[in-house]
Amino acid sequence: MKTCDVDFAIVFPPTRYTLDNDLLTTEQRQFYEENGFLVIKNLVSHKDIDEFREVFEKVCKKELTAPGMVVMRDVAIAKSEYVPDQKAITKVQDFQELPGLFRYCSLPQILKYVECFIGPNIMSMHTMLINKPPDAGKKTSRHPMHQDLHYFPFRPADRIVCAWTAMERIDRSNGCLVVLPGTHKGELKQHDYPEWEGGVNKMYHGVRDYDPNIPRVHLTMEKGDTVFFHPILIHGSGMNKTAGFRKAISCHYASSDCDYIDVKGTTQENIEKEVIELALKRYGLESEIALKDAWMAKGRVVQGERNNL
Ligand SMILES: CCCC(=O)SCCNC(=O)CCNC(=O)[C@H](O)C(C)(C)COP(=O)(O)OP(=O)(O)OC[C@H]1O[C@@H](n2cnc3c(N)ncnc32)[C@H](O)[C@@H]1OP(=O)(O)O
Ligand SMILES: Nc1ncnc2c1ncn2[C@@H]1O[C@H](COP(=O)(O)OP(=O)(O)OP(=O)(O)O)[C@@H](O)[C@H]1O
Ligand SMILES: O=C(O)CCC(=O)C(=O)O
Ligand SMILES: [Fe+2]
Ligand SMILES: [Mg+2]
Repeated sequence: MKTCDVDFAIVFPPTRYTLDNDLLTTEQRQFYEENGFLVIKNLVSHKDIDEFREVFEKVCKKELTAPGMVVMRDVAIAKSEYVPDQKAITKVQDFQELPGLFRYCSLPQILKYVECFIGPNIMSMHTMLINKPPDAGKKTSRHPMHQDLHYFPFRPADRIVCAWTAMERIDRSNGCLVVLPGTHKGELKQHDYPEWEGGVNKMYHGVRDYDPNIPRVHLTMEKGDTVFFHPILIHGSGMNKTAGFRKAISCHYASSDCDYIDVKGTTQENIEKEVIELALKRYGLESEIALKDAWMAKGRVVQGERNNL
């Protein structure tokens, strides 16, 4: 049901994190404004998810690959000998050139929601399929509490949103997302590697000084449920205590009207340094110009026009 614009203006407090739209209910809009995330049940069909799973399995078996795609193993087994198929793989990142997975980022039902947060000119900037392995006993399957904006050299933050879809039932037993509601209203914080005895995955930086009194909310989700969340929202994910590989697929979108920023002298300098070192190792890229170029090269317009990014 569409709310009349006049009524809307009267009943609704000022908005910052959402844009005027015909899709979100007043309650949903208020929820995102207040909490920085919104779960939409059953948004992606089981058929689509099963297809993404098949493509992922082919990637693990090296039957499929694509330029720029990063296939990452869990730190607990990174130095062990070859482990076949998906048992080795913790995450596939940057699959913008792999149509069988990238189709997720263009699903019209997802883009309809994304537009409510960032407007009509939508670019996919960062893509991941996370295959959280059964914990090898060192708790390395956890993802420390963090803010995704730490990784992104573009602004404004309010015109960036993540869509994260559960590819199966995900709850506390296999390591669901854990969020600190309302933290999207804060600032981007200093991130460092957590001091975990068992080791920590490459680039899994965490926030050290978040307020321990903010209640943690564990998001239990069914296959196909999708959460949209703000890049300053503090979140992480727990340990996978099951024998299965917990799967989720995600895309970070930004408005193409965002601008690149220079992260020199900011808390983001440490991640920039790691990214540059890696790029140097992998592609022989050197300057920070190249860092911006790398984002420009992996960003894809999925709706509207390409402006700044
Ligand atoms: C909103 C965004 C949030 C995020 O994305 S957070 C996480 C972002 N993380 C990333 O972007 C990291 C992506 N991963 C990668 O780039 C690669 O997988 C990585 C870690 C460089 C490994 O590259 P590979 O090509 O697989 O190289 P390799 O097997 O020959 O190993 C090279 C050296 O890396 C080490 N390694 C591999 N996987 C690791 C892991 N998971 N954690 C920590 N270290 C890891 C490996 O032991 C090896 O080390 P060494 O050189 O022998 O000392
Ligand atoms: N001791 C810890 N130090 C820092 N971060 C932690 C610690 N324990 C958990 N976390 C982080 O907090 C978030 C949620 O953890 P949570 O406690 O829900 O999961 P868990 O410890 O793996 O399992 P459990 O459900 O048994 O508590 C995750 O991001 C996790 O990485
Ligand atoms: O465990 C997950 O799927 C969440 C990962 C995450 O937050 C991230 O990669 O930024
Ligand atoms: Fe994240
Ligand atoms: Mg715990």
